[in-house]
Amino acid sequence: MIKICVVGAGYVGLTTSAALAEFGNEVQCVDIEQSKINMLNQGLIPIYEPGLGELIQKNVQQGKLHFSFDVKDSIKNNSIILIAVGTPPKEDGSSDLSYINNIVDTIVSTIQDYKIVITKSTVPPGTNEWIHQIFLDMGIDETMFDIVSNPEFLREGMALWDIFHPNKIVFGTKTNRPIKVLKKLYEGGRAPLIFTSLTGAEMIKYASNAFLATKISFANEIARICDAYNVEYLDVAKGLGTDSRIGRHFLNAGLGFGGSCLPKDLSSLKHSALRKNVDTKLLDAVLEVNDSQIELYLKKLNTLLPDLAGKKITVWGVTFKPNTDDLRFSPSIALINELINKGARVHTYDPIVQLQLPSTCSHTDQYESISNSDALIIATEWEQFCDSNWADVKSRMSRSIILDARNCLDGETIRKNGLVYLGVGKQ
Ligand SMILES: NC(=O)C1=CN([C@@H]2O[C@H](COP(=O)(O)OP(=O)(O)OC[C@H]3O[C@@H](n4cnc5c(N)ncnc54)[C@H](O)[C@@H]3O)[C@@H](O)[C@H]2O)C=CC1
Ligand SMILES: O=C(O)[C@H]1O[C@H](OP(=O)(O)OP(=O)(O)OC[C@H]2O[C@@H](n3ccc(=O)[nH]c3=O)[C@H](O)[C@@H]2O)[C@H](O)[C@@H](O)[C@@H]1O
Repeated sequence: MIKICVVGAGYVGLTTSAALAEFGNEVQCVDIEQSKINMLNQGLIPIYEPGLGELIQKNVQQGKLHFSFDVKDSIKNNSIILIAVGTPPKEDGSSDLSYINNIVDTIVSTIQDYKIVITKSTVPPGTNEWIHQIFLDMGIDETMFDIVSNPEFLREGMALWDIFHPNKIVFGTKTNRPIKVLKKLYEGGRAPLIFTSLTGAEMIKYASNAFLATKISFANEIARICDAYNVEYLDVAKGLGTDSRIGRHFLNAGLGFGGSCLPKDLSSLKHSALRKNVDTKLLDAVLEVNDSQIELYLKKLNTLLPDLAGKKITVWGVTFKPNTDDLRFSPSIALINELINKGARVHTYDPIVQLQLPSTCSHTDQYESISNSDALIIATEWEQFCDSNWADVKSRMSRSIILDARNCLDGETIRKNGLVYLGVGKQ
């Protein structure tokens, strides 16, 4: 049984800890936020992720998973340290590496025996080489440590599926020394293992997220053209997706991509490129298309409601996508803020989150949220929204406009119930 310390009890730290314990390792997950650790030690999970609570509980009961806020002690007592702290965006778009710096300082000041330090956080190209150099600069002999870059590819809301059925496990190393242990660590993972340099692994992570974002902006641009020619975008996506060279994944058009990773990783990659004087025309265009999706949908709404001032608009879904409680960089919130700017009275409903935003009214009942509304906007594609009782919706609204900003409704069904359906590239 390999003993491992996972630093950070956020999305990635918790799911990775649970998975590594499930693979048969003994995991201690640590966080500086004592309240998080207290919750976890009481059997409560600080994030919403389907199935995660049960997996954590099972492994805690089997004695393979522990939680602590004594970071230094855990680092001392484990020879493998996996870093899963946040790398949020700075105002200029580059990555804020202060959490990484802090934990590296802690490791360097604590190290007494051989450690494998694995960076799972998403960090800009060159960061793991820099961590390696810090160890050397602090006088730590090369025989005492190995730095490994092991980026994570899970999606929120699908984290357990992704972590148990990964498309790939990527390891960037400087020497072959840690490879045997790394293979053992993920023995239960059954995925292609890709070995490369430290910076190579960092680039695989950024290139993956940039490609996914590119597919989404491509889909959104094609959907705009479809809209202009009255073509059903979903037929086009189906036609594209059956070509295995293209694939159907990440071709869903709508409000655009949000969340804590695609926007920040794209900006960070752009920043890294610029630092080396590399032009990023494609990445710039991907961001530009994404940034204009909210305006596009508002223009659509304006075709039936030219003046939003004083109108009651209900938004269903406030998180950045379904099956999560994560509000970070949510396109829905950006849309809500725009609606408020235009003087609309905004009401919201979300299956998980009670939105606390000034000038909005959050409801606990999906149908109550639309009473006397002029328009309803579907901002995330929760299954329960797609299966709504549209006759009930019609009877409660004052005007009958449904703006499907995630292409998840059947326009025909909406119309049959006496409502007006609006979409981009969708009839
Ligand atoms: N959220 C996601 O779905 C994915 C995130 N990533 C990357 O993984 C990294 C972590 O992301 P999240 O889990 O979303 O972040 P998060 O912000 O949810 O969690 C980070 C945790 O680290 C803790 N922390 C910070 N400094 C610490 C220290 N010195 N000692 C102990 N704990 C410390 C924080 O208190 C926090 O609980 C980021 O680089 C992100 O880009 C990669 C793939 C998926
Ligand atoms: O680095 C990360 O943190 C992660 O970022 C994304 O995962 P995540 O942000 O959880 O969510 P996605 O499912 O990728 O969705 C991101 C955004 O794109 C939007 N999206 C997604 C797919 C699509 O076809 N169209 C579309 O607009 C979603 O609504 C959401 O706002 C990647 O999918 C993960 O592989 C990666 O590990």
